[in-house]
Order: sequence, then structure tokens, then C-alpha cells
Amino acid sequence: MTIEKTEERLSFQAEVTKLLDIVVHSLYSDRQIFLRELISNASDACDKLRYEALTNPGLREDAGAFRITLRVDAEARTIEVADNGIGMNRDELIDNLGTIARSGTEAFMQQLAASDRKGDASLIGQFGVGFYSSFMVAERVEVFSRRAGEPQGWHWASDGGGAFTIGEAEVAQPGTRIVLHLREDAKEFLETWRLTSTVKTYSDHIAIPVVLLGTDDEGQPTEETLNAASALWTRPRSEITDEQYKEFYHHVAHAFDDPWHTLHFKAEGAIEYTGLLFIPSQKPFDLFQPERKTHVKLYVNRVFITDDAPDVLPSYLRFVRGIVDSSDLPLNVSREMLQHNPVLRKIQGGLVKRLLGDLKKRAEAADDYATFWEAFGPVLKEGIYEDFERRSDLLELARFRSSTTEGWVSLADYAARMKTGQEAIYYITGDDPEVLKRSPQLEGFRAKGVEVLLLTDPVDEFWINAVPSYQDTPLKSAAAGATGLEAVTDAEAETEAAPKDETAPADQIEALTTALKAALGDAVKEVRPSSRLKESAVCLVSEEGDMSLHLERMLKQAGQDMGRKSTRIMEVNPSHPLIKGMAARAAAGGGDTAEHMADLAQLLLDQALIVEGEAPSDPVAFARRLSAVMAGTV
Ligand SMILES: Nc1ncnc2c1ncn2[C@@H]1O[C@H](COP(=O)(O)OP(=O)(O)OP(=O)(O)O)[C@@H](O)[C@H]1O
Repeated sequence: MTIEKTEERLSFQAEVTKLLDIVVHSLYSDRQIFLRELISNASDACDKLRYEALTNPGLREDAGAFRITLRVDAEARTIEVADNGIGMNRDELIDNLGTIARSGTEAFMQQLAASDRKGDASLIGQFGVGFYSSFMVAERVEVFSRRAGEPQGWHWASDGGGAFTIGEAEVAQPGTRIVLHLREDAKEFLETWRLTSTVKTYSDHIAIPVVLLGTDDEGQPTEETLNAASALWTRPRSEITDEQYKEFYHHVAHAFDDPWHTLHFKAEGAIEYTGLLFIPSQKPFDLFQPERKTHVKLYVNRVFITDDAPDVLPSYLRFVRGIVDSSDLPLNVSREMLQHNPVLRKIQGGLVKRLLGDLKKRAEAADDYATFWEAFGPVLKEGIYEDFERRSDLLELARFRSSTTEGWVSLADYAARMKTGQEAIYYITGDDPEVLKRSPQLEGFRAKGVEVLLLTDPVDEFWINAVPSYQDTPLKSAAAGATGLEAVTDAEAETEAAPKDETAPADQIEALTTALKAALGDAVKEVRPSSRLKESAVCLVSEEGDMSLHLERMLKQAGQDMGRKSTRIMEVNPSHPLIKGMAARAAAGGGDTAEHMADLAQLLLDQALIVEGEAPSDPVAFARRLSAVMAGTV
């Protein structure tokens, strides 16, 4: 192998330099993971070539079976990890090994910056740093690589400082060979037993043989395959340990947490396929990216096809990681053919059924399920809106915060403890459960001890409108339309309740609501007496079927309110002293000048807005009016 003299020296992306500085200087524990990372990359590279060769068989000419080889040179203090996979050309070497494209590493850097725990080794265990972990054990790393289908080989080298060199090199075979020049303090990895046990622990699940090359006492070459070298999912469940599942999950998901749930099965029947799926315990970083991409890898007869097939799982299960392997798809299936493929649709149906079935079982252990729900509930809820067929299963799996109980509540829990005469499951949407709990719209519900579900995920605004009822009980907003609370009887709450507050006479209230509406104009759709207020003077509600206040606010924040006319209704509390006083004056006529009434009306609306978490429409005018009113009282 010759390396040309004309090597170019290039700088790492600034983030890589920072990352390498941490890797080189601060990380001493779990250093053996470098081997897992390099073997994992080598295995991915073989998968990629196997797939490309399906449509371009020339790429695999003369290449023997796929394998990953390890070689140790104790004298030179080097370890080599080589593969006959896809390889990299100059640009790929620069891009892949000189910048950080991986969301995991980026997140690692962000977390590190945020936590100020520089050099915290536990963080690296959580994220992994892929190829760069080589520098945990090596003072210098060389990469010899040749892209399959290209004649030119390349040599990349770095000592983990701010720069690397790259130049042409003669590389006999397509693939990648990584040479680690070990640091003095990492000599332990020159021991064969150390390498062997590390491979067995971390890379046994790799489907390609990992072969240790050596020489025997007579100087003859030896080969020892260190891993089981069969795809993990093809082995019987009884022969796979939790540890092996976990390592496979790390490999396939590029993740470093433990799986919260593992589902391994073989479906037999009209369509045969094997699934090995994992639900992570920690949120992956791309969960809320707009593409909503799913991440299950598709194999056909153990040949990797794609991790980008849109129909393997629906988007609302995009937190699931793992593989599906089917012999009922053609091996030369192109990614385009996978769109709307009937076999794949059936497989998807089977996977969703099993996953939701497993979730249902695990939901029986409430605390354990809560950890899942907190991480992935907002994503799963998208399915209530999108997957009509599974809507009722998903509704059973959904959990909510509630106005009357701590922790998570299911619709079934709620339905079981509804009050006599209560005809709907009530909910309210907003940003913060604690603020929602105290909102004036819920005062009447509190007084009657009626539970209200607090929906605080943005997605709630969408599915809730698509779901009219749960098991024939209507779902109803506590902040829209009439409450229906009159029919609810609650023995406990009734006896404890204070004597009914006297309300202003209906004609006075009517005079007041007419005057307020006249003063406020289009700022509100209607002003009316409230049956839901107990302590507050006013609140805002919407009409049933209209956009909720929270959604209106969300759209406004996203710059999408498009000058829509407000659909808000201002409700006044006929038993509140302020409203009673105003109503009496409004009915008497001439009690308040039009100007004064306008100020009071605006102040009422502004305070209702503030309670909703919004700013008054004109803060300066608000302050002026408030001061004027206060001046009247001092
Ligand atoms: N042996 C290899 N053959 C071909 N390409 C490789 C090889 N090793 C690394 N690469 C390329 O370099 C990229 C960066 O590797 P790195 O290990 O840093 O991150 P990753 O593989 O994307 O993520 P992770 O290590 O978490 O699996 C890979 O995505 C791949 O494109």
C-alpha cells in the first residue's frame, strides 16, 4: 500500500475539534466501546454495499463474502479494523470523518455545553461518538478507504488535534481499513483475550463475521471468527439474552439508552416476516422534526434494503426502532416500489397490531407505563387523529392530566367515576396543566366536583375535534358552548356548597351584556351570562364547533391568525358583586357614561385575556384605564 506524498491538510469542523478534545483528554472509562463503534460502522458499510449491488452487480465483482477483520500488531502497537463494504471516496471521507452530521453527536455536544459537565464520561455512554471514539485509545488514526466502483483509494489520518490529512493512496480492494496507533495507556487492547471478549460482549449480534487474523507459532496465518455471525433476529428468542437484545438495539437504533420494550416475533401465514422492534426509554432527538420519519430498517431475506421505507410503520410510531425482515418482498425491490406496496401495508398492519397489543399489556403497570407515556404519548396521540381504524385502541392507550387527580388518567378511569347526571367527558386545552387547573372556566366544574381532563400537547387540538365521543359518551370542551352542569348532582359537593349566591335579575344582566357587546364591538362574538363562573367576574369561552381559545392563540403565535374575526365569547358572572353593580347601573340607564362603560368593558376583556395567558390588546391603554378606575377608589 503506497501513500502519495501530496497529502492535503484540512481542519476539522469546529464542533469536531471540541468533541475530540473531550474524547482525547477526559474519557477513560468504557474505552472498549471504540471497537463496538468501528465494527458497527463496518457492518453498516457492508449492508450498504450489499444493497447497492442489487441494482449494480458490478460493484461486488471479485469481492469475497462480506466480513470484518481485526488484526493486532503488538510491536507496532496497532489494531486494524477492516471491512469490504461500500468504502468512502475523498469527499465522503472529508464529510463523514471531518464534520458532525449525526443528530446524536450534535445533541451530545449541546448537552455537554448546557450541563457544563465537561469531560463527563457518563454522557458519552449515553450518546456514543461513533468513529471519533477511536481517539479514546489511539494517539493517531489512519483510514485507508476505496469507494466500491471507483478506482482511486484514499488515505486519511489524524492525531485528534484540530486537523487531518487526506491524500491519494493505493488501496487494493474496495472497503475501509482503519489503523489505530494505540496510546501507551491503551496497550491492554493488544491482548487477544481483551479484543475477543469485547467483540463477544458488544458485537455478537452483528450478522457479518468478525474475524481475528493472526499467526500461529509456526508463523502460519490463523483466522478466528469471534461473533455468532448470524442475524440476531433469525435466532430463537430463547437463545438471545437481554444483553444481546440491548446491544443489537444500540447498533440498529444508533442509540445508547436501554430499550423500554422489546418485541421479537415471527409472523407466519399469508405473508411471512420477522420483526425485532424496540421502544426506547429516552426520546430520540428527531422526534418532532417536521418529516416525522419512521426508523424501522427493512430487510428482505436478511439483506438490508432501506431504513427509509415510508410504509413500514405509520408516523405516529416513529419512536419505534428495529428491523423487519420478510421473504415475501422481491429482493430487488426499489425504494420507489415500496411506496403503497400491498405486502408492506399488510406487514405494517401486523406490526401496529402487535405493538399496540404490547402497549396495552404494559399499560396495566401504571407507573412503568407513565414513563413511556411521558416520552412518547404526544406522538402516539397523532394516531388518534390519523388512524381511524385504530382510533379506539389508541384512545384506550391515551393518558391525560386531570383537574381532580394527580398523575395520569385514562378515559376508562374517567368514565368510571363520572357524577350522576354528568353526560359528557369534559376537557380543556391549554399550555400548562397547573394554570389550566385554576382557570375560571373550570370554577363551576370545581364546585360540582366534576373532573376535567387537561390537554396540554399541541396535537390535542387536532385529534380532539375528530373524536366526538368515547364509548358513546360525548367529549366536550369545558370552555365551549353551554356546560350542561345543571344536570349534574353531586351529593358531597352540594351539601358542602355555600348557599347559592344571589344573582342579578335577568333583565339587568341583559341590559349589561347588551351594553358590553356594544362597547366591545367585534373584539368578542357575544357577551352572555355564565353558568360556569363562581369566583371570577368574567371569562372567555368559545362556541361549540368553533376554534378553541388555545388553538386561536397557537395560530396567532405561529403568525397564522390571518386577521380572522374573533370567535371568543365573553361570559359574565351574574353573582359577582362587580357584575351585579354594573348590571344594576346599566338597567337604570345613564349610570355610566358611554365612555366609562367602554373603559370598564375593555378592562373586563383585558383581565379575561390576562387569565388566558395573553397580553391585553393595548397594554398602554390597559394601564391608563386601570389607573383611572383605581383613582376613583382612593
Ligand atoms: N467503515 C466504514 N465504511 C464506510 N463508511 C464509514 C465507515 N465508518 C464510518 N463511515 C461513514 O462515516 C460516518 C460517520 O461515522 P460515525 O461512526 O462517526 O457516525 P455514524 O456511524 O453515523 O453513527 P454511529 O457511530 O452512532 O452509528 C458514517 O455515517 C458513515 O457514512
